[in-house]
Parts: sequence; structure tokens; C-alpha cells
Amino acid sequence: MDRRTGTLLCWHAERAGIEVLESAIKALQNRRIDINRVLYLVQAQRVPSVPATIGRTVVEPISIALDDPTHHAAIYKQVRDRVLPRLRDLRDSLHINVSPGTPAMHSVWLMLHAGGAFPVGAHLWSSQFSRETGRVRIDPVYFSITTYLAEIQRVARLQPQLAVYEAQARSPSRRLALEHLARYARVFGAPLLILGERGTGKTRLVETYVATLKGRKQVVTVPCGGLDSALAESLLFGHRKGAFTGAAGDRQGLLKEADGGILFLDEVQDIPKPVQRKLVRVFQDRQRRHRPLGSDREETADVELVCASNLPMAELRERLDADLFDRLSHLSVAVPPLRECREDCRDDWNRVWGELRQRDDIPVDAPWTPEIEAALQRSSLMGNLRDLQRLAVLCMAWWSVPDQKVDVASALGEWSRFTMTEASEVSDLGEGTRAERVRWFRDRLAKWAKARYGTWAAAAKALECDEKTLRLDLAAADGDDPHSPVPGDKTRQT
Ligand SMILES: Nc1ncnc2c1ncn2[C@@H]1O[C@H](COP(=O)(O)OP(=O)(O)OP(=O)(O)O)[C@@H](O)[C@H]1O
Repeated sequence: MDRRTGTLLCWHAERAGIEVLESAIKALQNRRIDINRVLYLVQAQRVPSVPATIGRTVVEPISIALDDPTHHAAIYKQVRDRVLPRLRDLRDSLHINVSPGTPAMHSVWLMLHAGGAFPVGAHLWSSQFSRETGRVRIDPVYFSITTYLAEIQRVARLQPQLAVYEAQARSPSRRLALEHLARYARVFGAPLLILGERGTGKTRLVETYVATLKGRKQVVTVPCGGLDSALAESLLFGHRKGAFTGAAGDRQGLLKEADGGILFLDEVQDIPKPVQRKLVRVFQDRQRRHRPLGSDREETADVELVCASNLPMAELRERLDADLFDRLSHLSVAVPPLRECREDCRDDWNRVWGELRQRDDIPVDAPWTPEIEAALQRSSLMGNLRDLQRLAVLCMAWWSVPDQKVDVASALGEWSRFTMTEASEVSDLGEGTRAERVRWFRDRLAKWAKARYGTWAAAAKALECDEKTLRLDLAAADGDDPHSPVPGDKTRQT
């Protein structure tokens, strides 16, 4: 093989000193690459004494202003501005030793290489001192852009960049709900119940926030709607071969599959009643005991249980087996609907936009005009985040590339046709009999007041009733007689 000449680019090794450079030059020589020039990056604040030559190799120090050698962005900027312009003519002759320097410096080399910032034919090397041979060996780094892309795609498939609510919500009601969620999710072993209208982001909260708080990566989500009894049982608990016609082999249930993680029962009220009875045992203690269909042995699993429902608590209680309800409702959090946290609408809007934006010709920033603001403030937003998603895709559809703006009137026109229809179908006054609606209203008023004013005392003061009245309004929604007079509540004694 022919000998080649080239330029070596690397950082000065703070701790090991100039020997690292000498060894790398020697190791490359052994690979028939003669380095005739070194571009030697040194930190401006600590310029070491650098020889003008090493053998026949000329050493050109480049002083880089860096306060913090672990600061990726600062390193990236300095290298891009001060170093890349000096490499332009080094086609097929640039060699970069990525080893000296901090991990942040290594990452910058790799990132620039992946982005195609170096001249064609640039080689990356990694040098290591071998204790066995007492020598430095140098190996090529095969890190092509496709390696990066493959990794990015793999990660994106496993865990897409999911937008999540800001931990510091602006509205008191969402802030309170998230505070409760954080507090409750940290009680390990106890089931957690999350209530909220459809589209309030319950599933997302469980799969991101709750999973992090509980320190469990894997979340096995079971959408419980539409499962018949036999299917639900075999899905959750598994079955043995021959347990029923068509059971050709043993099958592990989702409870076992979620071992070490979280089992999330979404729309838990839809689990068929016979299976609800069997779940009581699972919720009973931390061993999550259950019996696969056709098996005479119980199995256990180390699983954190989380349930969600879009029903209010009182209705959920009616739909669930009483024992199951008792066990799963100890720690419950209600995620407020968007119309009760309008202060958060703009942040939500930006996140929804960011998540749905797929094309580069659509702007990164979500459009925000007085008309959009007014619509989001006025609408009842019965679909919650899904209403924002609908508006976002409509704005994208009505985005005009030449004008670089959205035809807001058209997008909003289409949008309100849907949101109006929904609003008229869903009553803002609850459902059912007068008594049920009154109970529903009192419950919401009490929750809203507590969230709005922070404490029961402050809420009672603002509403000019006593604290006990408000607390009883909550209890009433959980089943107490709404018509029984509450002492001290002047409004209801009339
Ligand atoms: N914080 C967020 N920011 C932006 N988008 C979000 C956020 N949380 C959830 N979403 C999106 O909003 C939609 C509704 O979220 P999700 O499915 O979690 O709600 P849900 O309360 O579980 O609804 P349902 O009860 O109807 O299943 C999803 O498409 C999700 O992608």
C-alpha cells in the first residue's frame, strides 16, 4: 500500500500532554500515513508550551477561547467558526484524532462529521494507550451519517419526542392537579387513578410523567373499551394450552408482560364485570396475584397499577365493582378540562403545533393572532387537546407558502363548525335528572373554587359560604344526598 501524507487535527490533551500527539503521529506512521502538519487546538486560557515541530511534522497551535470545556454549544461554535474555515482545502488529507479532550469535545467531532461539515475523505481516528503492549494504538472510527440516522430513527420509534404538560402549569387548577399527580405517583405499590374528560392528555401523562415519577420505563397500556369477558381475562391474565377452544399454546398475560413496569388500564370502567371481580385480587396486595385461564397455579408480578377514566368519580363508582372501586380509588387525580385552565391554552397550542408540524415549509412557531386567541378563550373546547390538534392541522392546511401566513378566517371557520356541533351536543350542565345535575354542578364548583383560590378557607371566603359547605359539595358528588341541608349554607337553606 502507498504511503500517504496528511494533516492531523486534534485537541491538546490537558492531562497527558504532548506525548499523546507524538504517539498518534507515530501510530499513524505505522499505518503508512505521514502527518506533515498538525492543527493543534489549545484552550486560550491555558496555552501549553507547544513545540514548533515534532520530527518533520509542523505543529500549528490554534488558540480557542473556551471557559468551559464541557459546554457542548460553546465548543461547537468555536470549532465551527475558528477551525472549519481552515480545513476547506484538505480534501482526502484530513485526519482527526477524536480521543484527546473532554467527552463534550468528542461529541462535537462526531456531530460535525455526521453533518458532513468536514472535507470529503476526512478520517476520524481514536487513539488508545494499551497497557498490555505499552504502546499507543490508533483505530479508525467508522461513524457514518447513516449510523446516526439509524440510531435516531430507532430511538424515535421506541420513544417519539412526546410533548408533555409543563410541570409548572400557569393555571391554578392544572398546577394543583399536577402537584397531586407528582405526590401520588411516588407512593409505590398503591394504584393510581386518573380522571379527566377525553383528550385531556391522561394517556400521555401516564406514559411520560407518571412513568418517570415511578421510575418504571415500561408502560403496558390496555385500552379496555370493547373487550368481551373471555378476551379481557385471557389478555390480562394469560392462558394455558387447551384452556379454551383455539388456545393452541400457553400465552403470557399483559400483567406478566408488564413485570417490572406499569400496567395502565385505560377506560377501566369498560372492563367486563366478571373480570373486574378477578382484578380485585390483583389490586389486593403488591404481589399482583392472578391465575392464567386453565392454570391451577397463581402467578405474581411486580407491577405498578394505574387506571384512567373519562367518567366523573360518582359515575365511575356506579360502573365498577364496589370492591375494585375501593381498591383503585385511594389515590385519584382529576386532570382539569382545557376550559378550566385557559391560562395554559397558549402553551398547549404551541406544543400541539410543534408535535404535529411535519414539514419544513410550515413555520416552527405556532400562529397566534387575536382571532385565534379569542376563539380559544371563547370555545367550550369539549375535545380538549384534540380541539387544539384539529385547529392546528386546519391552520397547516390553510398555510400559504408564498405569503408565509395562515388564512386564519378559513381555518377558524372550519374549526368552529365542529366545535360548535360538539358543544351543542354535550351539555355544560351535566347529565341526567335535576338532582344529578345539581350534584354535578356543586362538585365542579367546589373543585374549581379550591383550585382557583388555593385553599378551602380562601375558596369559601370568596364564595361567601363556609368551608364545610364546599367540602360537603364534593362529598355530595360522591354519593351523599344533594338535597340534605348543609349547616351554614345560606344559599341552600332558602
Ligand atoms: N401535553 C401535551 N401537549 C401536546 N399534545 C398532547 C399533550 N398531551 C397529549 N397530547 C396529545 O393530545 C391527544 C390526547 O391525549 P391523550 O390520548 O393522552 O388524552 P386522553 O385524556 O387519554 O384521551 P382519551 O380519554 O380520549 O383517551 C393525543 O393525540 C396526544 O398526542
